Amino acid sequence: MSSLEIDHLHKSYGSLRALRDLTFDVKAGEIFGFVGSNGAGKTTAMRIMLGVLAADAGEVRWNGAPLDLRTRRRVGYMPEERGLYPKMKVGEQLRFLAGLHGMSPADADAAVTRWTDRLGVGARRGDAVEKLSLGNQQRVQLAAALVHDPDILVLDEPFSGLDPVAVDVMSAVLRERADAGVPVIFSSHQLDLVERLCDRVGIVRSGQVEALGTIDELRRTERPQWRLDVQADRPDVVTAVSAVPGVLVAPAPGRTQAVVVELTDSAVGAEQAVLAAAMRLGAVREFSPVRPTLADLFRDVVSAGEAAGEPSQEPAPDGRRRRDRRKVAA
Ligand SMILES: Nc1ncnc2c1ncn2[C@@H]1O[C@H](COP(=O)(O)OP(=O)(O)OP(=O)(O)O)[C@@H](O)[C@H]1O
Repeated sequence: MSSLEIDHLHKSYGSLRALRDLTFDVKAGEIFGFVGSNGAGKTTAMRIMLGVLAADAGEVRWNGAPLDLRTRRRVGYMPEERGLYPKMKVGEQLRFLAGLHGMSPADADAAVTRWTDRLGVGARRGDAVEKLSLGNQQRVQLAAALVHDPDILVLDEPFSGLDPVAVDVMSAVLRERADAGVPVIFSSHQLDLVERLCDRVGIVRSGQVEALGTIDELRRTERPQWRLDVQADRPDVVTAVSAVPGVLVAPAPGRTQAVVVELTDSAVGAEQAVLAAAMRLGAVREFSPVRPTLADLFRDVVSAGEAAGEPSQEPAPDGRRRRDRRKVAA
């Protein structure tokens, strides 16, 4: 199957190592979420994918061949710093960009009309870009990435600053392009959105991919946790459940009587024993698996870096208990 391969990229800015052996791939037809703390190296990697920045070592390949000038013209790129000419009219600008990608004037015209309409800025084709709100400028920026019907989409923070309707339109467009066989990679700090939209996710920390896979695969790298709520005093519950070998018990977050029970490697499958111990104390109101969100998984990757002595690149976690990772898919 064809894919965009990011193969062992290294990049330094002076003494700062921005990318260290960054490796992953984005398959044709999938939406890949590229997430990481501020300064983790996402923009650097995306610029290298497009060829506006050279790697010190490593390679980006499409369908097995290094990306050359011809293939790069087939990439739709949305840069983080945005790249529109403020004084130029929206339609004129998009037609110009389509021309740079080799489209005929008639094809460019049709594509500009189609994409500006689709992205809700059709009525603004005759306006200078600077007259548009930031969110609408961003819609135009996405139109610029799509207008030449690219074979690959590389989008740096495409959702930042968009209203919920624009987020829905943008999400639908990305899914549609992926369904048409395009590999789509985008960076974002909106982890709920990434979780909802992406087929696979790569979490990058300090220039390296620390976790890679579907959200479900990433969840399986965590120790199982169960939320337990019993009509009994919490100390009783903690004592009773802690007696099950290999089980760790902690208060559940928030103002609640519940506890979170974590099953260590030696307690795999011990949830029935935990439940039985709890039921001896009284009626169990709730016993349910805790499914970590992408935000939880992300926090774990960041805090694992802090524990390893790497500087924090992100605000401190919000006081939630750290979940121990058993292994990391990379
Ligand atoms: N042109 C540059 N010169 C020097 N250092 C740079 C340059 N561009 C980026 N860096 C540094 O390289 C590291 C990676 O930056 P990059 O912009 O790739 O991170 P990012 O993951 O995209 O961050 P953000 O989420 O904040 O956009 C950072 O420490 C940044 O300060």
